[in-house]
Amino acid sequence: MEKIVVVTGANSGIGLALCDRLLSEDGRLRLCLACRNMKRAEAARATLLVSHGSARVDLLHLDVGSAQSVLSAAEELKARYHRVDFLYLNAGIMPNPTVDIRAFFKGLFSRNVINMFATAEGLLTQQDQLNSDSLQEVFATNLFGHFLLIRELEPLLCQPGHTSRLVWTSSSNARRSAFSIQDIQHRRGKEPYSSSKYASDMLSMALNKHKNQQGLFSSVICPGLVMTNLTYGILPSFFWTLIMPVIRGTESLDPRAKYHSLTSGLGTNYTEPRRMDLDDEMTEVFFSKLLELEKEVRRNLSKKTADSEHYQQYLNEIQ
Ligand SMILES: NC(=O)C1=CN([C@@H]2O[C@H](COP(=O)(O)OP(=O)(O)OC[C@H]3O[C@@H](n4cnc5c(N)ncnc54)[C@H](OP(=O)(O)O)[C@@H]3O)[C@@H](O)[C@H]2O)C=CC1
Ligand SMILES: CC(C)=CCC[C@@H](C)[C@H]1CC[C@H]2C3=C(CC[C@]12C)[C@@]1(C)CCC(=O)C[C@@H]1CC3
Repeated sequence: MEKIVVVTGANSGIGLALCDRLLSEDGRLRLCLACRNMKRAEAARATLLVSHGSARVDLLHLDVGSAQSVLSAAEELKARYHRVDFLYLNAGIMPNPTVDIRAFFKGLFSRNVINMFATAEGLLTQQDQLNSDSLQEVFATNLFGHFLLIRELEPLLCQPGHTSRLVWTSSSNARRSAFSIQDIQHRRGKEPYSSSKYASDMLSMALNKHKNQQGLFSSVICPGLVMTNLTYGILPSFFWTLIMPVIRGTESLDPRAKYHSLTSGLGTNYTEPRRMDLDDEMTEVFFSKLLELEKEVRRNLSKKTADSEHYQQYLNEIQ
């Protein structure tokens, strides 16, 4: 039977490489590239078709950072497909990253050096902002938009007698200490990326608890350090070429494991499951906070729609 696979943020980097790999592994699947920029999505589709001429590759407009776009995209998916077998929650951002050079040199001569290169602990901060739904942009893009998408797609993902799988592109930068259950959007801190990735680890576990009985399974992967637009936003490409030989040697892909992609000092690639630092109680509280926030965002969206309809009506009346 044809498998339907949806990948968010599929037009570049890890998402595009993943699509290429999926098509190489299974020529019968039907792939849907869910992207915010349709020109880039077209280009990605064309690239995939060069090496997989007979592949079925659909495009879908989806801005995971906008609740309205997520709802529209989910409607479109429900109209197009009867079921989704795999949903890869891959789109992600790290806006305005800053590397703490002092911390880097301090870390270089400490016992923590390997961990520092593998996880960027203490090295990276970002500047976040509010999006059009008044949510923190990193939280909205990396986590909440995906959560809303899953909620909307439940009819396609949770079907009797059928198993579907969610796969989150998480990160070794996901850290419990960057996340606060009192501030799930990370409004106050300087590590929104790390917080959002820890939140996705927790959400994956909560979804397993709540949805496994309905045939929906979730897992998280960690691709290691990959040269993509995201990493070129941290340091320019020539810099990476210089430091990559150093980083390579230390690089870091059951519901409680994160699948780390690793490279040995000799350059051999392998994957290793590692247990995540998760707290069952906090995960449950987080899940209920997300459900509350979902209600609030839906209320705000309905209000916005009603307001613009009233305004349109008023304009019609005065004309
Ligand atoms: N590179 C790395 O070392 C690591 C990356 N990751 C994670 O991997 C994932 C992919 O990132 P990577 O490939 O590195 O970086 P890229 O910037 O190449 O890819 C990110 C993708 O997400 C898309 N995207 C961003 N914002 C939105 C949005 N609002 N709606 C829809 N799509 C969006 C981008 O689209 P557009 O082209 O339009 O910007 C792009 O296709 C991210 O979740 C990242 O956090 C995890 C660990 C390490
Ligand atoms: C000479 C100098 C200033 C070196 C700095 C190296 C750092 C920029 C990298 C060391 C570990 C890297 C890392 C990431 C970004 C770049 C580093 C901090 C990620 C945070 C990128 C995105 C991820 O999801 C995880 C990566 C972990 C390691």
